[in-house]
Amino acid sequence: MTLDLSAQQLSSTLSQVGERALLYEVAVNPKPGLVDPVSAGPHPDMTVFTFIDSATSLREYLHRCALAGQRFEQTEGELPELFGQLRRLGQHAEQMMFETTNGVNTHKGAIFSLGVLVAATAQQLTVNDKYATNEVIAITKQMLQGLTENDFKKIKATSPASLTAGERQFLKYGKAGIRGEAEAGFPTVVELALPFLRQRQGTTMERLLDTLMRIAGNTDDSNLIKRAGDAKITDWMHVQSNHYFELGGSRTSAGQVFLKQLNEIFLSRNLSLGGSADLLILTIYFALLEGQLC
Ligand SMILES: CC(C)(COP(=O)(O)OP(=O)(O)OC[C@H]1O[C@@H](n2cnc3c(N)ncnc32)[C@H](O[C@H]2O[C@H](COP(=O)(O)OP(=O)(O)OP(=O)(O)O)[C@@H](O)[C@H]2O)[C@@H]1O)[C@@H](O)C(=O)NCCC(=O)NCCS
Ligand SMILES: Nc1ncnc2[nH]cnc12
Repeated sequence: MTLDLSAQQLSSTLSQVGERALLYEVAVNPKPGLVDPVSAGPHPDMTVFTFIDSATSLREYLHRCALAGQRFEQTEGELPELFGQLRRLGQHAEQMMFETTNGVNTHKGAIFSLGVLVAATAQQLTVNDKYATNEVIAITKQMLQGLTENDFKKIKATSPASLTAGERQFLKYGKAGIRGEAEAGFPTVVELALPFLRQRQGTTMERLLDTLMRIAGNTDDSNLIKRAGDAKITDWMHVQSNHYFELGGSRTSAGQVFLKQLNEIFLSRNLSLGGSADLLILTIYFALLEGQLC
């Protein structure tokens, strides 16, 4: 995709790319522990249609994030103010998502992460008319400086019952979760998953399945830890991912059989890879911007 856009087109194009990334991710199958068009995995309250409804309900939100990024006038040290604007937009988008899905959490993680990246991309393309992923990440890091410290210092005053899974895991294991990943400039996405996807051969489906398994094998998915109730599940997941690649990944019939077996295990143990799915969405977003996918 060539990003040679007028100021007017920029926000619509970026929100469309964000929406496409959400839709591509749910279309990928067979995904272990996640909703896809063939199986809802361990998510009895969702189907692929819930995700389509949720993704399309976020179009307006992503457009607003892009506009915020495009209009923000950068002077040194002020990018965290842009994040303040995004958080307010994000809180509203979360409400819209829950209204659309009748209270089911489809895209809470993506509202946060994709909103930030869409705004950072709009800002990057306003400052420099040639698209560059590394510049988007540099803006993201400046925007999110202090996020982990600021968010987690507030939780001491929060009653234990109202802590989120991410907050509980920070207190119990010291894991900074999606906030840490975001503040560091999404290294799992830009240093691991995106380079992997760029060089991976095969159909779009095969490349995206392999990218998901690569992510799941190299991240602390707080959704997986929450469902398992034990952070050691991460080591188990990393072993599964290594085995999958030893079998040759999605292009081999052994790899395909293994994915289906893994889905059965996820189903029987009620495990989910929601955090890895979010990171796949972000990887797809960058790959679309770079013209690496159809
Ligand atoms: C900073 C926020 C993301 C808030 O974080 P919060 O503390 O509220 O929640 P976390 O538990 O830390 O995680 C939030 C979602 O982030 C996704 N996620 C988790 N780990 C990772 C990871 N390593 N990489 C990427 N993304 C990650 C995850 O979303 C996915 O899982 C969802 C299902 O989760 P959940 O409902 O908790 O679990 P289930 O077991 O499936 O549900 P039950 O059946 O048990 O009910 C699914 O949607 C995936 O998307 C986490 O959900 C940010 O939200 C924030 O700042 N919020 C405040 C409001 C705001 O400002 N929002 C917009 C900001 S722009
Ligand atoms: N396909 C999917 N299934 C379950 N949770 C998700 N979060 C993001 N994408 C998801």
